[in-house]
Amino acid sequence: MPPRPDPARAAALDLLMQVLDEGRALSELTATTAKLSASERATAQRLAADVLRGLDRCDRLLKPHLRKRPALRTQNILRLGVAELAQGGAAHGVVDAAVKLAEGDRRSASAKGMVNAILRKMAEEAPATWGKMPVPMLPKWLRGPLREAWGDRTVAQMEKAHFAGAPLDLTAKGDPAKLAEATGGELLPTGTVRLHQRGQVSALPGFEAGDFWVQDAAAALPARLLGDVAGLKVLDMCAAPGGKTLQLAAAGAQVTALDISEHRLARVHENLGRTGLSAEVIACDVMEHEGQYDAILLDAPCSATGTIRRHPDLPHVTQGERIADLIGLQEVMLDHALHLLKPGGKLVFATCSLIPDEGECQVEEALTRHADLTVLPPEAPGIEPAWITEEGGLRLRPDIWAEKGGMDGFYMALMRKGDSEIR
Ligand SMILES: C[S@@+](CC[C@H](N)C(=O)[O-])C[C@H]1O[C@@H](n2cnc3c(N)ncnc32)[C@H](O)[C@@H]1O
Repeated sequence: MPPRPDPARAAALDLLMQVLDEGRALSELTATTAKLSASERATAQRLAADVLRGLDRCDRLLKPHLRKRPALRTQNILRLGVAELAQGGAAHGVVDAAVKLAEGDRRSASAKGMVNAILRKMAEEAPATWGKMPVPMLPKWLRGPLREAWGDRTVAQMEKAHFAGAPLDLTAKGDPAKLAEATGGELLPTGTVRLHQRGQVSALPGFEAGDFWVQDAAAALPARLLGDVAGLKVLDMCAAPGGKTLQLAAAGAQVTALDISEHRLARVHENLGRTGLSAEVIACDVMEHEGQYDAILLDAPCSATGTIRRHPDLPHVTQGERIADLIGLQEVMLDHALHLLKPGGKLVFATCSLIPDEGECQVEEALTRHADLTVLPPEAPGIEPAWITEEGGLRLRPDIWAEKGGMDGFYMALMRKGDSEIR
């Protein structure tokens, strides 16, 4: 029997095969790492993400050593080895683990000698060359529209931010300054606590007590734009996994958290339970939901192109084929949100997309469809004037705050229906 490969590396390989061969998103693959310990799971996810971020560099380094393209499993074993060696992994351990992975499956067993020979060479070459190689580019389907919207220089900076990955951002249930002190994090101007050392979230002080939840600095802003929501009846229209629901509930709103996905809503229940916060949770298509609300947060389904730092699989599992449908869905959801909003109520429309058709253009067009709609100035601590767009929304990109560790790409706008204001 071949020796058992290291479980974290075996799971990382399994994740890569499913992303690159089957086009499945990492977020769908929780079963692959379910039986691992928390630290093995974190290692497997980190290794797979490192390969996906640096795929282009791995392949450029491997190319001169391959006479023909090996089978995908062998190719992924080599990519895993190269990425680990480039990040300073100990040569003996990395090569040995890769050989065991090759031996452990008939699809790659015959390539074990080649894996051994190539990775031995890579042990010297990869650490010396990796940092001098070009930053991996976005795929054409996304690079084209982004260049048109933001220009070549900005797109190159976004690609740099995608390659650098993301720090761990936390939103405090209570005082963010106290959370920053307890966790040793940096308190950002917008109120997010940022940890520059990524570790096991559940091992952080205050996790069990529900003192915080994981949420990117940009993703924490849409709920803050609604201002003081204490006592208001607020609908979180697309709520799962619930980061914004928790913010609204922590701010004292009477929240209805709605989502079409029961599976994703399980995370909302889990998060509410851990933090001791409450919200009415409804599983349904928002287009079938009726009611009247003082304020609404519509964090609409979108291309998620703003989250590539955290989801490096995204450019490999889509060609942007759903974007046109998503734009249509965002438009009808925005109109339905206005139907559910009381006169004088406030609405935040948000998407974690870098594409203006899913952000700025949606709001411009909604203003032409609804004469009673006004964009209000976005006011929340830490917002910089340069982020404010022509129509009055906020445009956030991964290259913003590069020196602080960046932020996800997001668009958001605060709007009011009618002239007078509730409260
Ligand atoms: C961007 S995510 C929401 C993230 C969430 N607001 C948070 O902060 O954790 C978009 C959500 O929209 C939900 N969704 C998509 N179509 C929907 C529909 N027709 N009705 C309700 N929810 C829908 C998806 O299931 C997904 O959870």
